[in-house]
Amino acid sequence: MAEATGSLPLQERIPAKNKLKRLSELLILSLLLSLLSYRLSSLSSNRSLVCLLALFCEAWITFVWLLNVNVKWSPAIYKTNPDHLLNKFNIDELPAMDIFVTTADSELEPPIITVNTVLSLLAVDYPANRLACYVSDDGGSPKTYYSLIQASKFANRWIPFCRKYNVKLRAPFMYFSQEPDQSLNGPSLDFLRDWKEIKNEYEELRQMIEDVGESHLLPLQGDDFVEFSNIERGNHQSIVKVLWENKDGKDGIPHLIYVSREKRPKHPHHFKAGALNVLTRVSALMTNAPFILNVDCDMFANNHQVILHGMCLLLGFDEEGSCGYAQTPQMFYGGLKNDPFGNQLEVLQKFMVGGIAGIQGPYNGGTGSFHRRKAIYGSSPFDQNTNAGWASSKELRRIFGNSNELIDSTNEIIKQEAKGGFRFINELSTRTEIAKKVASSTFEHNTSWGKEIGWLYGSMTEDVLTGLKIQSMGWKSTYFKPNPPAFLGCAPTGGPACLTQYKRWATGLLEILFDKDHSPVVGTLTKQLHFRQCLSYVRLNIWALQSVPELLYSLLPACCLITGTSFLPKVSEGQFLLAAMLFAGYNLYSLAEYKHCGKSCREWWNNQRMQRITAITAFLPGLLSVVFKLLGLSETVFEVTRKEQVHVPAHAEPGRFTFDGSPMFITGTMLVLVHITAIGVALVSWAGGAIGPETNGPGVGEMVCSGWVLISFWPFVRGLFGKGSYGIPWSVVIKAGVLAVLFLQLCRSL
Ligand SMILES: O=c1ccn([C@@H]2O[C@H](COP(=O)(O)OP(=O)(O)O[C@H]3O[C@H](CO)[C@@H](O)[C@H](O)[C@H]3O)[C@@H](O)[C@H]2O)c(=O)[nH]1
Ligand SMILES: [Mn+2]
Repeated sequence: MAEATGSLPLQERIPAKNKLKRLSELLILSLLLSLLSYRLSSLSSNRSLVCLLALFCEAWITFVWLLNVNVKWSPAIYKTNPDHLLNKFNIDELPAMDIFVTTADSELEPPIITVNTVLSLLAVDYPANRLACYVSDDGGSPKTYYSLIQASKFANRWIPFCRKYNVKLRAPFMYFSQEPDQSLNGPSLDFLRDWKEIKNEYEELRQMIEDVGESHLLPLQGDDFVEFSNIERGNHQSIVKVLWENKDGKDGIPHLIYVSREKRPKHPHHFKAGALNVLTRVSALMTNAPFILNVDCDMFANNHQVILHGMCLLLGFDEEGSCGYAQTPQMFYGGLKNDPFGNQLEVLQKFMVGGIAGIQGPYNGGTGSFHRRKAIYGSSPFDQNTNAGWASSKELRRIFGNSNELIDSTNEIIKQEAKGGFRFINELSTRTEIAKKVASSTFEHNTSWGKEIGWLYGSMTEDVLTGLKIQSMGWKSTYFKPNPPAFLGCAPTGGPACLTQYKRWATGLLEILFDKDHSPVVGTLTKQLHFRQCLSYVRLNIWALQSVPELLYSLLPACCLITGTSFLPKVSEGQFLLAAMLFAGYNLYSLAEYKHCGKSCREWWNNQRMQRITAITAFLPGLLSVVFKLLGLSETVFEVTRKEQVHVPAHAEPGRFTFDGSPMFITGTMLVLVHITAIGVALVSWAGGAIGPETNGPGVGEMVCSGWVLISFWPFVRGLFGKGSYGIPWSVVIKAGVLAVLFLQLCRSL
């Protein structure tokens, strides 16, 4: 491999200019501090519970803001230059890459989605004899297997077509959803003929996959499917099948391997992290590439040069420690106008992930990330070229498990001998039996998989935990955003799916804070995690905790309106201006972020609203599930997000919030009921002249806050009157109503 030094850089670090932004952040910080000092000084005259709670919430908000300022202080992103890579390396000098795709449920994740992702990856611009794609199917589904067999046949038509006509978009469903682009190839008849032919073949493939998905299992019989016969999901042997082998080792179609690890009801399988660890071991026995790319089943390669871009970072530094992994942002296709569910995450990624990227590097996002296999193996950047810390084979066996082949391949990685091409060419199928062994449900017993090596267990956001562990070993990571975007996937739509995803994230992130071996605090105190990096992780970890102060603070104005008290300064007091400036300042600041990303005011508002909604609906159960786990009452579970290929609105209003009977909707509904009552009570008392804006009771501040909560939760207000999935089910309304009555009683007794 050539040295990564030379005239033309493979990558460039681009720090963002943000003086004005810093200034506005400091300004808001100073307003928050002034509010806090006002609160503290007013405690001498008023020590009511309401004021104490307000102090607690405002202190929390200030603390979170401080963390935000830290994260956003010095953003940076990397620009990659694939042309320079191709100048620097001969095409057959480029190192090998193992690609991992995970799928878990053929109902929630229709196989045609996985097939498109796999096809897009097999077709990327990279020497095919240096790529191997491993698909993990946690559903153990013959349908997924069948679909991938069909896909590998189609790949033999699709990939030559893409190469011949230099197709840019290599996920067939996306490519064929547009008219043929003749500008690239001229109005050539050949092109049009081939285009139509391949399109028809893709349609046939899609139809075949859909038909088998629909019902009968007829095509799923025969020798190929013996291992799938009579298997139960969650209780079966490991299945490893080579679907396509790049036999001549030339630039044809990359290897494609199907893996469904052994599952037994009594053995914890650790969800996606467990699946990725199996793929790590299976691939170690087959191809053992020094680099790994992992994507979720819906995240197709949208940029055909994406692996070249990733390589620019993995190979582009003099010190490999500068890039333990390279991360692309999660981006989505077919997003709804103005992002009503707040799950496009663009602005969040731009400023939060872009911010931490300028410290020790971005969080790991679980998909669209390029890894160094040795970092996954727990090697630190300081063990340069040695097997320091990895003493004997006996020790390796204890850590990695009882497989001679695995230990050999691990040695190659740790000692940096596994450069260049694949370990085995031409004989992949002879490796399936030993591969099944490392995919068994008992293989990890008494090893360090999931604890010190591989993708780590113990968090529903295994991606963030694993990235944190890698950075704690002393690695940095890099963030890059090629144009066109590297990968695109499906964002969940509808209330329940969105909130379930946010709940899982909040749960997983908080689990990390309490992880006794790998929490960011441990990483900073005892390992190599930078202090500012630690604070950035903490900012993310506390999502679930945020639910408590958010819920309390949004209840305070209602409590005041009902009991005729106040917690905010009066219009006549100077401090009223302070509160008003803070309110306006914060909203303008966040609006400016959206404008900077080219977003509409409507999108800003939709996202603000969703932030408030998720905080008290999804984050609260996230918090509870972590509390239950810590108390040993229950385990946390990974609930897979439903994926749909095209957003055909099944109902008339795809952007309208939908509900189901999930307890997640109770707090939001309760809040709305409480505020409607509170505003009603206040208006009646004001009309009666009992209290008013200038008395000791609630004033403009409380009224505005209450109204603000109501419009933030407007989807819930509509949900009270909506029909079908647009309406909040009675079971939820009743439970929320009981809680609201209890709350009103509680307020009265204050
Ligand atoms: O037991 C399981 C559960 C999930 N998955 C796969 O994990 C991926 C992510 O699941 P998804 O339901 O799409 O979750 P998202 O919230 O969209 O995923 C984000 O958040 C996850 C952590 O919560 C990360 O693992 C993902 O990489 C990241 O994209 C999918 O490919 C699943 O097939 C498995 O392989 N096995
Ligand atoms: Mn996903």
